[in-house]
Amino acid sequence: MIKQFQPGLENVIASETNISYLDVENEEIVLRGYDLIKLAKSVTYLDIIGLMLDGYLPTEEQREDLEQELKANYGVPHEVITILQLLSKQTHLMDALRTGISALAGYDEDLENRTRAANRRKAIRLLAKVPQIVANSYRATMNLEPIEPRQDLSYSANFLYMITGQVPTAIEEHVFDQSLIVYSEHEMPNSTFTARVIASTQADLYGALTGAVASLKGTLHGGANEAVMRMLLEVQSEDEIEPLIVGKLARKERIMGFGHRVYMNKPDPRAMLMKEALLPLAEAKNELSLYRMCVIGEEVMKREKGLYPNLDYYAAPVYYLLGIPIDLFTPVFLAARTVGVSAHVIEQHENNRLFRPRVLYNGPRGLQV
Ligand SMILES: CC(=O)SCCNC(=O)CCNC(=O)[C@H](O)C(C)(C)COP(=O)(O)OP(=O)(O)OC[C@H]1O[C@@H](n2cnc3c(N)ncnc32)[C@H](O)[C@@H]1OP(=O)(O)O
Ligand SMILES: O=C([O-])CC(=O)C(=O)O
Repeated sequence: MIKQFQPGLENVIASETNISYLDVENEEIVLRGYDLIKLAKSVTYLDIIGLMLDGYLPTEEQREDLEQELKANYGVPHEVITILQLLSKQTHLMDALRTGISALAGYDEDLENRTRAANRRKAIRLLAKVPQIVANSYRATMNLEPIEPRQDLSYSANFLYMITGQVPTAIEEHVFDQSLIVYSEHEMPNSTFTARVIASTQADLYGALTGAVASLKGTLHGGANEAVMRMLLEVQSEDEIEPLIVGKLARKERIMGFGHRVYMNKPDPRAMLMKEALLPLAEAKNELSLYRMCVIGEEVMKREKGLYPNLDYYAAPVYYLLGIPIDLFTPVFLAARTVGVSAHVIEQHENNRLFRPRVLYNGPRGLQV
């Protein structure tokens, strides 16, 4: 038995995979052989769905078929929408999403079939329906009528439309699509690990994804993007961001959107791409001071702690300028990650070994009743 204990399983190899790998040394996120950042600059999220689920980038014809397949699966059972409406108005939207995905399981005819083909069909259904659950969970808390997906818009444009109620401009659609790509997959974060652990019992994709939602809610993981935006909104002007961060650090508070278990003291390439995307968006929206504030925050954290921003730091202002309500930032992250989690569950089911580690027991022995 391996007796070494590694807190937080830091640097422990938990799985073999063909899906993705963080090559920190070369600052590359490898996605089925491609560089994620190059993909984000040249393909769309639809292509990433094909790459993740089928293992290769689709041809134009295959992409069209994939789009049709997704659109044919649009629409959430009205009972599931009703469940969202019946939840307490105080429900955290990640909890609403978790509930909605869990409820969807009962409508999937392939639920107990774990073949690759059946798992792929489930993944497509989830990718078609999760954005509608995300948008309608928010609308339910706001007492707004449920919104239906639009077949005439692209996958990403429709997702953003359902959230904001407005058809996005070309630049908004492009930036949102890029954000979905950079959020789509990231090797073995806590949420993906959670999903693989669940799937390793032969549990289904819905259960595994529901577990991933619960994991992603935490502020040390996906919940950070919402926390970043709330922090940025604490200040009124560019001069206030430095004292805010320095004050928080003096009180030993963590600054959300900085640091990363794997990147450690290297930049997260995805954050840099979102920073690039933020500038033209901020210009178009006349919000350059938000961009400058973020850059100052980045410089202060580098100087004070030697820490770099992670994806959540720059995704947050991007989502804010796209008109996405802050409470939906983490649900959108999960919607984008649905494809990565699905690929991992498919892989786990295809080459399964039950996760069942051991412990280093530090408790008492020999107590008498
Ligand atoms: C897309 C994503 O999910 S990315 C992650 C999003 N989460 C966040 O942005 C939350 C803020 N960041 C963090 O809390 C951490 O950097 C984590 C959880 C992401 C990674 O943490 P770990 O690998 O466990 O690093 P650990 O917590 O051991 O931190 C190492 C040191 O850096 C410091 N540190 C790390 N991140 C931060 C931060 N954001 N703010 C201030 N200090 C930090 C810690 O205090 C610690 O310092 P010390 O050694 O002086 O005590
Ligand atoms: O990799 C991680 O631990 C967290 C992260 O950045 C992600 O899930 O995108």
